[in-house]
Amino acid sequence: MLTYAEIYKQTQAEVSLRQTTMPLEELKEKARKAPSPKNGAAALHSHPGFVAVMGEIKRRTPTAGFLDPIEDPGELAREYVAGGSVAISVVTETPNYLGTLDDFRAVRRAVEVPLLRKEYVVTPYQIHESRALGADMVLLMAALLEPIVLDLLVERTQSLGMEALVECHSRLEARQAIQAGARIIGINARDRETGAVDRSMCEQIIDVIPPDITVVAESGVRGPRDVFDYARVGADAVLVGESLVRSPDPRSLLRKMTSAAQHPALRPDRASRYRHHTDEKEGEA
Ligand SMILES: O=C(O)c1ccccc1NCC(=O)[C@H](O)[C@H](O)COP(=O)(O)O
Repeated sequence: MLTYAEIYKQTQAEVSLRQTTMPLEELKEKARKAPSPKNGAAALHSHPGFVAVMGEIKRRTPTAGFLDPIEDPGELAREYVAGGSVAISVVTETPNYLGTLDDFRAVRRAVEVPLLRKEYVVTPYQIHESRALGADMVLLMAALLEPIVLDLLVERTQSLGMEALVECHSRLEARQAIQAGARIIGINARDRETGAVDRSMCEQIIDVIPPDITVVAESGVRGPRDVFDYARVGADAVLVGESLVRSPDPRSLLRKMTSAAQHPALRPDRASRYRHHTDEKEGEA
């Protein structure tokens, strides 16, 4: 797997190439003409006290390899919505996930729910590009970006009416996301370097995040039980990719997940979990 520094460099080179065919000013004009963004944070927070499910569309992953050809991403997106997915994450990154900008366009045409563009975003160009595609949310990875760049990209995303979903893997990164003004924070259970999943990550981090910020638990959700467990620790939403893409019937798997997500035994109270960590050392991860 590439290091963050390599991803950063590679993405910048790809973006520079795209910029030669679509200059930034032209892209900004397209973004201005795109339909208004939908409220992704509200959708992900639409089951207060319970948990919402966001399905992800991707053909491949670095850890599992090839998953499915997904010949019609729009049709898969319709299945997700029919199963209760409140929003959809569309991976557009090509080298590792075999996603494309055309996948995003196809999903945008097919469904009305808010869409997250999932990509290694490192420059403002990609934010305008996301808006021009009709995105409502953009993924930003705290581990990939210097805090000052993260601040700038969150600001740019929100100034275009979208939400940034800032992904973190530690308490320190969660605090950087809060500092940057993120209104949606993703806690990713998967270690990017080893691919190993630690589902306790959400519980380890969530208490540093104020309850008015939407928390999305990401990665390794295999079925309704995992959704229930993430709901129990206070996540507002879960992001589910691989198990849905591999499923012969994603609609019915999603229905099972969404009903587990609204189990009557669930009433987690984020407000009482949240602690102001003024006593924590700055360097703590
Ligand atoms: O999915 C991977 O193999 C992967 C490997 C290394 C870094 C990141 C990776 N995935 C990124 C993600 O955020 C997941 O696509 C997302 O959380 C959904 O997870 P899953 O349901 O396990 O597909």
